[in-house]
Formats: sequence, structure tokens, C-alpha cells
Amino acid sequence: MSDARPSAETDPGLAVRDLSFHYGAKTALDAVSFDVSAGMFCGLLGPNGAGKSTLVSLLTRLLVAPDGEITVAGHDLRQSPRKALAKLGVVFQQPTLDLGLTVRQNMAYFAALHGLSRSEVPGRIDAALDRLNMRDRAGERVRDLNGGHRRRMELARALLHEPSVLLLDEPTVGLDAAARHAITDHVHDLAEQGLCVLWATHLTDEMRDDDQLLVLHRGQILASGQVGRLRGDQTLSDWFLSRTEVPA
Ligand SMILES: Nc1ncnc2c1ncn2[C@@H]1O[C@H](COP(=O)(O)OP(=O)(O)OP(=O)(O)O)[C@@H](O)[C@H]1O
Repeated sequence: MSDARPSAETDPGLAVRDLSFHYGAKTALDAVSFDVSAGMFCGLLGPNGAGKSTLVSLLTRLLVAPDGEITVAGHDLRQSPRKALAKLGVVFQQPTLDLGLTVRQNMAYFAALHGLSRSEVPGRIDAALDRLNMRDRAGERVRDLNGGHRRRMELARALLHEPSVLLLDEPTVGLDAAARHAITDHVHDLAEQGLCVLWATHLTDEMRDDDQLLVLHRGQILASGQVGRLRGDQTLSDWFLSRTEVPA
């Protein structure tokens, strides 16, 4: 019988199967399964303690689960971690930029960490900055950028090694409304260009009706599907609260 699972060449998305994780006796994730395809913007929404950070840590291999399977662009994270992580771009919740270096220097440093060859680095940096409309900032020190531009730079940096899956952990924390809007728009554009996007948040207004949504609650997937279909006539916020709120 042939293996019906998509290969790395045909599946640029993210697949999670039966993923469980426990901190001692505490279950943080309980048999979580989902898929995010190429070109899809998928929100991962969950109240405090739902298990989002644990899931992000497992996807980035900061934690390793004894049970379950994570596949990035067709590569099994446990069996082929290098290949899988080479296809994953990550924007962590806490900024990880050197404020004293310029945008280009920060990106060049990251490119070196990824093992990109010297000759291809300038072109990759320009291309990634262009995608975020940040090329004119390349020579500025990060210290002189506002919060929104710093986040945009981190996003450009996450694209340097041309990942097919982009993972963002509450990427708008600490930004004002305009910057939040801009980052959300940029990442939706990236999904439209074909990236597979998983966006962890607890802010319902960052989601659009045609986005996909995973609701994580107490370590389990409580609901999944297209935002507009899930929320029906309710606001997403009301719909989400009605399912996840703990009665007073
Ligand atoms: N190091 C740890 N030791 C024990 N329990 C933990 C640890 N880290 C997380 N937990 C528990 O695991 C569960 C999931 O936590 P996690 O941080 O993944 O949730 P979260 O959705 O990211 O929440 P938040 O939005 O508050 O960061 C929670 O019940 C939490 O208390």
C-alpha cells in the first residue's frame, strides 16, 4: 500500500497529530490535532492557561513532546528537526533584536545563524525587507525605530530563510492600535502570497471572517473552522466568551 501522506514537496503546511504534553501531573495539551495549509491564515485563540505557549514551545522545539507528531512542510519535527525547522519562521512574543545594530546588521547576524551563504545574504535581506515595506529603514539603528517598525523588522527577519510556515506568538503585544493593524494586515498579505500562518493570540479583533480559527481551551481544541461560520450572527468576541468563560 502506498503512503498516502503528502510529501515535503507537495505539503508546505503544518500538521499536528495527537499532541499531548504534561508538566508533571498537570496536563497542558491533551491529544491536540490540526492542519494549517499553505496560503491559510489560522488564528490560535485561547484564554490564559489554554496551552498556547506550550504548543508554541513544542512547535519550535523548545519543548519536546513524548506523544504525538508535528510535521512542518512534510518534515517530521522529531525525526528530521533540522529540515523541519529550516521551513519554520518564528516571531516570538518577546522582541529579540540588538538595539545597537542597524536593521541590516541584525538581519545579517540572523542569516549567519541560519547558515545562509555570504553571497546570497544581501539579496535575501533586501527581498525580505521589501515584503514588509521596510527597505528604506535598512540603515537605521533598531533603537531609533518605533515599536511597530521593530515588529515589522522581526517579521522580515523571520522570512529571511524563506520558510513555508510562519508562527507568531502574540506578535502585537505592546503595540498601539495603528501598528497592530499594520502588522495584522502585513501577515494576512503574506498568507495570501502562499505562506502557511499560525497566529497565536487572545485578541479576537485580529481575526477576519475568512480566516481559519483554532480555539484552544484547557489543553484541547474546543472548535475549529472558518471564523465567519463559527461566529454566525455573534461578534467573535461574544462567541469566544460564551464558549470559554468560566461561570462566576
Ligand atoms: N512550567 C510549568 N509547570 C507547571 N505547569 C505549567 C508550566 N507552564 C505552564 N503550565 C500550566 O500548563 C497550562 C497551559 O499553560 P500555557 O502557558 O501553555 O497556556 P497559555 O495559553 O499560553 O496561557 P497564557 O496566555 O496565560 O500564556 C496552564 O494550566 C499552566 O498553568
